[in-house]
Amino acid sequence: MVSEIFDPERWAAVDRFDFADITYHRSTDTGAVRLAFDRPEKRNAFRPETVDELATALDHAKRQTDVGCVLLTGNGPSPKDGGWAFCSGGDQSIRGESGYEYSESPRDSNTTSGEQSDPRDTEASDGVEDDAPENVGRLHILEVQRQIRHIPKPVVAVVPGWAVGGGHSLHVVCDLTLASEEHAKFLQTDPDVGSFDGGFGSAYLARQVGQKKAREVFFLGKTYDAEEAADMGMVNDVVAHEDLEDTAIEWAERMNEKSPTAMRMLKYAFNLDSDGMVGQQVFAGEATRLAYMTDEAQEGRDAFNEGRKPDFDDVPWHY
Ligand SMILES: CC(C)(COP(=O)(O)OP(=O)(O)OC[C@H]1O[C@@H](n2cnc3c(N)ncnc32)[C@H](O)[C@@H]1OP(=O)(O)O)[C@@H](O)C(=O)NCCC(=O)NCCSC(=O)CCC(=O)c1ccccc1C(=O)O
Repeated sequence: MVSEIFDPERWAAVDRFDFADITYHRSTDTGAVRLAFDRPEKRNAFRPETVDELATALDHAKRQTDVGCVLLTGNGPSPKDGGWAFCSGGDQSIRGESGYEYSESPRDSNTTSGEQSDPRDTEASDGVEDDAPENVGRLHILEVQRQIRHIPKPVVAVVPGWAVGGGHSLHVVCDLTLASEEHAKFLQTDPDVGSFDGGFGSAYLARQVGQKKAREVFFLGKTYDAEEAADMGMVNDVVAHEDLEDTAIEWAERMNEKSPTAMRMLKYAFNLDSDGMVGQQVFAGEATRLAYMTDEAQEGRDAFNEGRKPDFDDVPWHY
């Protein structure tokens, strides 16, 4: 069983990867993938291996041009006590002095060769010696946050239980959040364990719920149920637990009916004012891609390749 509320009729496993800490499925109904934390006995806490697998799956999902939506969730319930979780953040039991430690040398979770680069190298390099990663604590969930921000399609946090610490930050960074009425609970414990997400987890949360509420979330560490989180503005909708995943697929189907280009540009437009120059770069990069598709840009390319001056005489100065 993948998860008690997972419908095996609606998903096919993406079996090209050898994942241990997450599951990865492709919808049989619509262009959507389902990535799920699969450590329910630990409330789906992530360790470095989990983060590597998430990064690999997100990078793969990004490249699927027939996939318009990513659902990020947590499998459950825990076989130990029946508890549900989206994700409870960094696994505190393997936290070392400088970050979260690999249990052994990182496995290469990508079983294919050639096509895909190591996603740990695709975002801002941290200078860590890759030949000895087991010696260095990792905080690379932040790279996954940036992947979620930059993947050119909506990512929905589908929250069946606890979203805590770094798991709370992940739901914050997702484009939409759908929560289980009965079991979803939202809690920030970062400052209880000496951690602080000073980026999206706090500052972007403040844009969603306002400064006073965001400070309350971190400074008082209250637990909010799904309805309270929706009232605050950090959850889009609350549905019965048994309907959670079907509703998530409905959302994916709905989004997949829309123009992919419009959806991509909207996502990057929404990101722009909180992503600064990087947001501008990502948005502008997509604008450049669209411009490349025009006759005008192709005339510029052809003129250079043919060693002549470009002829833009027939190109209108649109207004
Ligand atoms: C999640 C709880 C509130 C759930 O409480 P409850 O339902 O009562 O269950 P428990 O009995 O407590 O837990 C069941 C079982 O799971 C184990 N467990 C739960 N969470 C973790 C965890 N995070 N790490 C390891 N193990 C966990 C627990 O020990 C139990 O095991 P048994 O063997 O059955 O006893 C509650 O469990 C809880 O509060 N958990 C801790 C939450 C937490 O503090 N998370 C870490 C926050 S810090 C963080 O996530 C940093 C992330 C990061 O990398 C980062 C770095 C730099 C900048 C930003 C970030 C970022 O935040 O992203």
